[in-house]
Amino acid sequence: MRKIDKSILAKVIKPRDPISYKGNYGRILIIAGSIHFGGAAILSSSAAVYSGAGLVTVATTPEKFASLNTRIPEAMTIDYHDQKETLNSIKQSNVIVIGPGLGISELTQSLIKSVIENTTKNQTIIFDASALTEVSEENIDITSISANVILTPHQGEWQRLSELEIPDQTTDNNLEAINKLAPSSLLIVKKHLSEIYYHDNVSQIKAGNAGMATGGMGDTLTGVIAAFVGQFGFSEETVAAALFLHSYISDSIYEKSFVVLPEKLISEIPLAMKSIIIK
Ligand SMILES: NC(=O)C1=CN([C@@H]2O[C@H](COP(=O)(O)OP(=O)(O)OC[C@H]3O[C@@H](n4cnc5c(N)ncnc54)[C@H](OP(=O)(O)O)[C@@H]3O)[C@@H](O)[C@H]2O)[C@@H](O)CC1
Ligand SMILES: Nc1ncnc2c1ncn2[C@@H]1O[C@H](COP(=O)(O)OP(=O)(O)O)[C@@H](O)[C@H]1O
Ligand SMILES: [Mg+2]
Repeated sequence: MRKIDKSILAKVIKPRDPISYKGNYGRILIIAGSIHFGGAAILSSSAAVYSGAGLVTVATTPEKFASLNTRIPEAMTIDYHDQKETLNSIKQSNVIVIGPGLGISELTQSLIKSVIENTTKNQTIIFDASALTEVSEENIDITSISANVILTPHQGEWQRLSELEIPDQTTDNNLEAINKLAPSSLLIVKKHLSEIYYHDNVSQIKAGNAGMATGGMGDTLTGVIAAFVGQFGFSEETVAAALFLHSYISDSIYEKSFVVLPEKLISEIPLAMKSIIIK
């Protein structure tokens, strides 16, 4: 199993071209949040903005517009009940995150299907949280999606998708399961020392800590990954760098803090990214 260490960051995070504009750094759509899970949309979109995404739009329920605009004014909001507007945003985005805080509902299922049917090979979809749960519970076919696909289950979500009990989630079993479920996708199994499975490659990050075991930490990761793909393009290296940075910053917080709050992690992303290119 290949180990991912800090060197991945300098490979991916590059200085910006002075002659550039926000369109160069990715149009991200985050389909997230619901009446009981507003924070997931805030954390995912905040992480995307703070990780350098050019433009971030959140498709969510209108009850959450005010809190979103207050917490992350850089992000725009659309109503995911409005099919036309949501479809338009899906087609215009480079990266689409679907799932954090969405909840289990017919709406979630229809949003998943709309994203699958209306994306092309030049786009990337990140399935997380409720979207992963719906994929497993509704047997939604994700084997041949035109877009790049990234799945980010924790071990419980992966158990639902792979039908592998957590103790049986060995690298061989995980590889077999992902090659059956979605062969060309990139799988992250989130755990202590999270693993990446992509085209038969298996790698593991050498960072992360138990202070990260708090609600919202995975929602946050989706935003970091989305922003990295939006800026640096879809590749195993780009995703590995996002995954590593998320834990790397958490480790530095954990040196002095009993828990790693997602908002604290997010606030430290811009300086951490800058420190990689000024070394
Ligand atoms: N502020 C917000 O808006 C937040 C919104 N959130 C949103 O909540 C939605 C549900 O996401 P979720 O992960 O909380 O619940 P779910 O998918 O039902 O899985 C839990 C089940 O799996 C099991 N389990 C086994 N291993 C596990 C593991 N390693 N990690 C976790 N669970 C593990 C676990 O076992 P148990 O704990 O019961 O022993 C339990 O039975 C989703 O949309 C998410 O975005 C959250 O992000 C929080 C902050
Ligand atoms: N003990 C741990 N050691 C390292 N990383 C952890 C630990 N516990 C949780 N994490 C990380 O925290 C995140 C939790 O993701 P997830 O359960 O989806 O959170 P949420 O859905 O509440 O946002 C994952 O990235 C996981 O790797
Ligand atoms: Mg999660």
